[in-house]
Amino acid sequence: MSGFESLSHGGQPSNADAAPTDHPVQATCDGLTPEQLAVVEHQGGHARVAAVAGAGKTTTLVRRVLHLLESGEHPKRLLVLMFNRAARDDFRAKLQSLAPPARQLPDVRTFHSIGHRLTQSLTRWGFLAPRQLLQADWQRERLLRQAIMQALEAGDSETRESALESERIEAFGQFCDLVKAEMTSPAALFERLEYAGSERHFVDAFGIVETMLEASGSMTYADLLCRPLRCLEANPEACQRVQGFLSHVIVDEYQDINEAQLRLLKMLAGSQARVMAVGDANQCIYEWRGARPDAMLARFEGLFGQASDYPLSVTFRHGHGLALAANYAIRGNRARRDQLCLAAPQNPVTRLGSGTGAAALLAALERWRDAGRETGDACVLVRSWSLSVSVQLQLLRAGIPFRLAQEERFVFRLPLVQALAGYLQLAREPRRLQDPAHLLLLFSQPTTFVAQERLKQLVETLARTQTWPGKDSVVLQGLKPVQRRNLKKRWQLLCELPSLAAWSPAKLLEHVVDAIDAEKVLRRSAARREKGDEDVRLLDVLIEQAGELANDPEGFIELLRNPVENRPDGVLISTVHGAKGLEWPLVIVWGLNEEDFPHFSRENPLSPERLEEERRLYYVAITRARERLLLIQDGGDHRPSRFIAETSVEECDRIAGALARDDSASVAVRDPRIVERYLAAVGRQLPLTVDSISPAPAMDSAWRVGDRLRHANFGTGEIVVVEGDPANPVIEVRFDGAGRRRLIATRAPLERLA
Ligand SMILES: Nc1ncnc2c1ncn2[C@@H]1O[C@H](COP(=O)(O)OP(=O)(O)OP(=O)(O)O)[C@@H](O)[C@H]1O
Repeated sequence: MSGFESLSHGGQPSNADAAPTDHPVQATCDGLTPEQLAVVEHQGGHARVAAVAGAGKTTTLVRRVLHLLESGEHPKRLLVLMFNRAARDDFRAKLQSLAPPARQLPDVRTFHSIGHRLTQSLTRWGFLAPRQLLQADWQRERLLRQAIMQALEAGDSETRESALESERIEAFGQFCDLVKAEMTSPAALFERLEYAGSERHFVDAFGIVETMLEASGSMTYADLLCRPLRCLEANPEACQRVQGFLSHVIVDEYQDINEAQLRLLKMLAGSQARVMAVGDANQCIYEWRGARPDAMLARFEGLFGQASDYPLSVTFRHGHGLALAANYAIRGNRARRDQLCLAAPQNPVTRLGSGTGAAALLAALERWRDAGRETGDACVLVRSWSLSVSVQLQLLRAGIPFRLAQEERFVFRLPLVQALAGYLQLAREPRRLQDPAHLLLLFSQPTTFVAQERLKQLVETLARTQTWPGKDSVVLQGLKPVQRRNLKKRWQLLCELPSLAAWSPAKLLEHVVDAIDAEKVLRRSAARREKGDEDVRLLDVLIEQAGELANDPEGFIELLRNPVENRPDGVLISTVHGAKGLEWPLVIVWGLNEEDFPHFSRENPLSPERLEEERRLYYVAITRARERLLLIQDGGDHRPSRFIAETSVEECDRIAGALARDDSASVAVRDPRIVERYLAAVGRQLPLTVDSISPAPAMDSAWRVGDRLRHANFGTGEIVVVEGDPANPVIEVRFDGAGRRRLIATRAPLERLA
């Protein structure tokens, strides 16, 4: 899609077109905004509702259901589909509380529960063979394990054993689910997601899982959708039996539904039911689970035909400052609607700021506490868990209590961190060379690609003898030469460490990482590129943190090993994915640096589509805040994220301040078009001038990944990375004859090639 797509398809006008007197933020007499009321009273065919974050979707949809019932629709002809159980329970509870007593209510379900019911019906009617659902995790894991063993039967035992490590089994389980969610073939998915060559067995193992499920008459959760769907798509007779009962289907969080869910919805709706799809294409962040921002856009009409479009533009979560910042933040994306997010007048004032490093993080939390606010009302959001390690260590050092959205992500529970702490400890306590458990940890992390059983035998011997075994030793038998070499190298490093005890922890860690080629090993052992990136970033974060505690190596080791627990009153640390649908009075987004957020690396460059995906994730992150939002970059060598400049928080804060004071003084803004549109939509006025000192950042770099070019000295090549300020980007080019080079695009002697 190119350019912004207009909202008007015969439905209600978008806020861009709204007459100045018809402000979307005005409440009608029954407490709904005019936009919400339009959704409630929608008549006619299909509808798409584009709701900004915090738009009161549940309130609106509950009122829509009640309106349909009052208009005489039978509850059995209505179906409401929610994304997960929590949302379903929330919706049911609100519906029950607002419905007149004894009113029969429609079905509110998740996609999985609909799939379950369809499976039961199709089985009863003889279209599907009966199967038992594998409910327990261990049942599923056993199945995956057996399939991997069978797929790798002909290979060597080391390969098999490492393929059976829990992380890799989990990756295989996700692969199987995704094949079914995307309704694709295992080979096509493997290619599309660029799995590592070491996971090539996934494709065959998928087939084995399917055969085993069939032979044992069992199925997984993913089958609850894809089995009935396949059956209905192949059997017109079965289809006839399930269609025609529904007149309305309402689907929430539509932007995150996958291909199987989309097609199942199409089947259920048939040609009679009117579909109301509610969601926000800007918050589509589950592409790795098969969701596509396009589902709310062109794909909807492709599947269902014409639809009326309704905006829900008013947020009840935060103030004008953040609403403006959100509009600035997302405007660089092309795959979206032209829709502004507007703050309701009664919302809290939201203060915005940006800062650098741990000092900014700790100062913000201290100010929050000094103002008498609870730390439990604060949330630190990170793009990936590896970035949470520096936050955890900083909070531990400052004595600020915290809790993690996933407890297994505590620093002291991460095997790689524990191993690195173990290397440091060995340098200080040479007697640990005689401790088999300690040696096993250091031989396992980062992996030496040798089975645990073999390693156990080897470390027992090493701990006892303290010398590398002779080449005929039983503990080395059966190992490939490369494995022997790697193990011996690791042992030599361990023996060397005590002599380096005087080195600083950061220098020592850098030495360990170099000596075992940790970056390469971590990337090689990861099933997906993202996992490799994440592990490598974790190494960086730890070395940076070690640098900060240069004078206190003991303190650093202790910090890494500190067995902390979730403190219910503590600051929450979560990934942005985990924060979806939630909100907090104080939100701090940590790690806003190029490469971290937006995330990219040499191995995983940022295509225009991936940049838009990252920007949506950033949009979700900032729109979680109610009263205060703080954007933090690391400082040091890391360049600040382009998203910080794109968001213009200081300017948005100034405008919000002027609106709160009802000022008549003019405000300098970078892009008056957005601000003027915003003010008109909320029915406010403010004299604006153009900020000529810091003009709006260019949203779109003229250089794109994949472009071919010629350099006066290096010859022809292809751009693999574009980063930094879009007006003056740094590009990385893979030259056909001169390798990879980083260049400042505007200064290098470059010529574009067609
Ligand atoms: N028209 C309105 N006027 C005032 N407050 C409203 C209105 N509509 C919704 N709200 C408030 O907004 C908050 C969020 O509403 P609700 O629970 O319906 O939304 P949600 O579905 O959880 O949020 P989201 O839109 O982010 O998915 C609630 O406190 C609700 O009372």
